[in-house]
Amino acid sequence: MLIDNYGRPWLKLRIVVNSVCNYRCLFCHFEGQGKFLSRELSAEDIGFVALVAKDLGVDDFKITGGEPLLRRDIVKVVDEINKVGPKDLSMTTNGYFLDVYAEDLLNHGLSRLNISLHSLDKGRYRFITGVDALDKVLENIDYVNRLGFKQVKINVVVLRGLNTDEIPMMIRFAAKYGLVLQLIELMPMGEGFPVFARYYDDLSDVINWLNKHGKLLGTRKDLHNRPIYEVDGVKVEIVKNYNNPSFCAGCTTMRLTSDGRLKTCLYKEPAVDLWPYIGTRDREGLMKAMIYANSLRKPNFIEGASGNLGKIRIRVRIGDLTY
Ligand SMILES: Nc1nc2c(ncn2[C@@H]2O[C@H](COP(=O)(O)OP(=O)(O)OP(=O)(O)O)[C@@H](O)[C@H]2O)c(=O)[nH]1
Ligand SMILES: C[S@@+](CC[C@H](N)C(=O)[O-])C[C@H]1O[C@@H](n2cnc3c(N)ncnc32)[C@H](O)[C@@H]1O
Ligand code: SF4
Ligand code: SF4
Repeated sequence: MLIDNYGRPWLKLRIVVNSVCNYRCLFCHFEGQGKFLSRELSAEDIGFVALVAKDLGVDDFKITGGEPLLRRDIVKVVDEINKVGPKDLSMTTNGYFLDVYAEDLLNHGLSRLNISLHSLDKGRYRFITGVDALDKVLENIDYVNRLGFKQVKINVVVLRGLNTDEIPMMIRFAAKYGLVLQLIELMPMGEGFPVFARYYDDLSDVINWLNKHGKLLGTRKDLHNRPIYEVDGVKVEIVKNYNNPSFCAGCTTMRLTSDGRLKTCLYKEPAVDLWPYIGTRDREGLMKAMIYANSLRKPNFIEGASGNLGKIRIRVRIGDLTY
């Protein structure tokens, strides 16, 4: 197992499989990678990276995007990662195409699903995601929940004045289906940056509410020291990362971008380009590049230091495009 210079093991790989999406969420951070990329790893390439990461002690893989289910070969991607024998293989999705793929994904080794569901109100859902698809996603949640995944988690990005009043309803929804609920603090990244001042909620009211109506079960030692509450039998996980040194102190992940770079932190560079070693299937070169990337890992928020969001970029919007 690799440990970085801050004593944090590298246990998990977030694999960003594409940069396209059928949604336009008003806060999307694009997993810290660009929207328009000139190259994309194949399913076999991703499997090769997973294999070498596994040799280095990483056995927990998360597939994300863009929208991963827009990749026509997504089942093959899962299959290639599953071949390396991971302890955990999960996917985060907006849920729109789960009716098409969920059963195949399960049969090829996907064990858990995180499904983003930022509101239970049709109008709000459309406003947040840009798509009128609440009913379809609710149907898909009902469907996948009966298939037998090890866990189905609902992701809610908490948005001040938009969905904070829905948390008790979300808990009732999760209770009805036996789901885990994950409440996520908005991050000032990508599209989340320009809307941060308007919609940011620091989750303190949410946490007070959880303390009053539920109980703290403990914290996730494998990932970000995230607090887990229980309310009415529902597990509620808190993802509060902004300006939170305890979150970064428990960071055990790096990100493989869809164009083959290993990003040491969601918020910022450096990233190490793995592409040359992947293309030539150079196992030793890839391993060395990963070891080097691990040596560059650094907590983004550190106790006593003011928040560091990395390089400040000026963003310009022309029509539908942001540069
Ligand atoms: N700042 C920061 N945010 C992260 C990191 N990993 C995940 N997140 C955020 O956590 C939220 C939930 O991410 P998911 O893709 O559902 O995955 P997860 O909850 O981290 O993973 P599991 O608990 O294993 O399912 C998203 O908003 C991610 O951007 C990280 O390393 N740093
Ligand atoms: C980038 S999305 C990719 C997967 C998939 N398209 C989806 O939305 O679930 C991964 C997760 O990050 C969350 N997310 C996106 N932008 C965010 C932001 N600015 N702050 C916090 N979470 C964000 C999404 O809600 C989703 O749960
Ligand atoms: S958060 Fe997910 S669903 Fe929403 S725009 Fe980003 S990638 Fe698409
Ligand atoms: S902000 Fe960077 S260092 Fe902190 S938890 Fe996220 S990826 Fe890790």
